[in-house]
Amino acid sequence: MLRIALPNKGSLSEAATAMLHEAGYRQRKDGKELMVVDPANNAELFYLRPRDIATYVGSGRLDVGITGRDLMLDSGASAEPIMDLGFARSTFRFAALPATVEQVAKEAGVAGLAGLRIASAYPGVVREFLATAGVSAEVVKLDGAVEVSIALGVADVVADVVETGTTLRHAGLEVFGEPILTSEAQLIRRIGAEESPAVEQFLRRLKGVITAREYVLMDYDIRAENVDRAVQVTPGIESPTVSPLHDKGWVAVRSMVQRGEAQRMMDELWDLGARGILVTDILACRV
Ligand SMILES: Nc1ncnc2c1ncn2[C@@H]1O[C@H](COP(=O)(O)OP(=O)(O)OP(=O)(O)O)[C@@H](O)[C@H]1O
Ligand SMILES: O=P(O)(O)OC[C@H]1O[C@H](OP(=O)(O)OP(=O)(O)O)[C@H](O)[C@@H]1O
Ligand SMILES: [Mg+2]
Repeated sequence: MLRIALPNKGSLSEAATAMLHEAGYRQRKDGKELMVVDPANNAELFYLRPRDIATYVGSGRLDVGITGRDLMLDSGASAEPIMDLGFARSTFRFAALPATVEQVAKEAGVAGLAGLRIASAYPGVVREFLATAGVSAEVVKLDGAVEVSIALGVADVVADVVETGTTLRHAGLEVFGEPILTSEAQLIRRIGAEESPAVEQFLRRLKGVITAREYVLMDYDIRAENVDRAVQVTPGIESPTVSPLHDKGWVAVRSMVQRGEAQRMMDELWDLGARGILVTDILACRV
């Protein structure tokens, strides 16, 4: 039985749940259910707080989990990523009022943080950064809405998740310094976990979901003498399928192409004389 940890709320939850659904796993009936048994897939799904997932997986009690790279690093759990999942992409950055940013910048980069109060919901990541930089500062641990902490007087600097930067801008804060880290949702497992066919199979399923989202199937008919030029436009992942048509001068081509490239390719194929060009979604795949 593969034991899978999934985020039960927050930014990661919806996308992780959608991914599992597309990979053929049972859905929970409501947001309160914490455990779902899925006998058809020989799996148990545990819906846990995103912050706790690396702890459970690192303990070895659960085999794999979906969480943010930043959350995993912050937990200090003995867990490692085995696959990037491509959602919840963010950076983790310092920010402060413009006057503080100016003052910090005067002190040659991060050394200017010395003695300041840094508020964050990721104290583990911040402490590790400060230790590596050899800077001594106070870390104020908050649960969220960190951007308000400076106005409320409990911190001089924040270290927070940044996607568009809107949250920090609205709070009148400016980012400074290089990003402390970049993050995205990842599939994680315990460091040193033994190879497991069930985990390998789960990985293939998730890869299948990502590929099925990224690619479409393109079918078209083209005169046989133009097929070589056409398959240069649609080389596919391995090699396109070329089948004879009843009309001897023509062939049918089928190829997987990147969704974002499909319209450009259709225009190029049209110019090469291709007709009956069809694009269809891929529901699931193993490539
Ligand atoms: N606006 C965002 N854009 C992209 N990723 C984000 C965003 N906010 C949070 N994340 C990512 O989501 C994960 C945090 O999820 P978590 O559920 O703990 O926080 P949250 O979505 O802010 O929920 P909460 O309301 O409980 O704070 C982290 O990996 C973080 O990098
Ligand atoms: O750069 P942006 O696009 O504005 O996104 C980043 C913000 O989104 C998240 O906040 P959330 O709304 O989850 O609230 P929280 O601070 O309570 O976690 C995160 O903690 C940042 O504050
Ligand atoms: Mg949040």
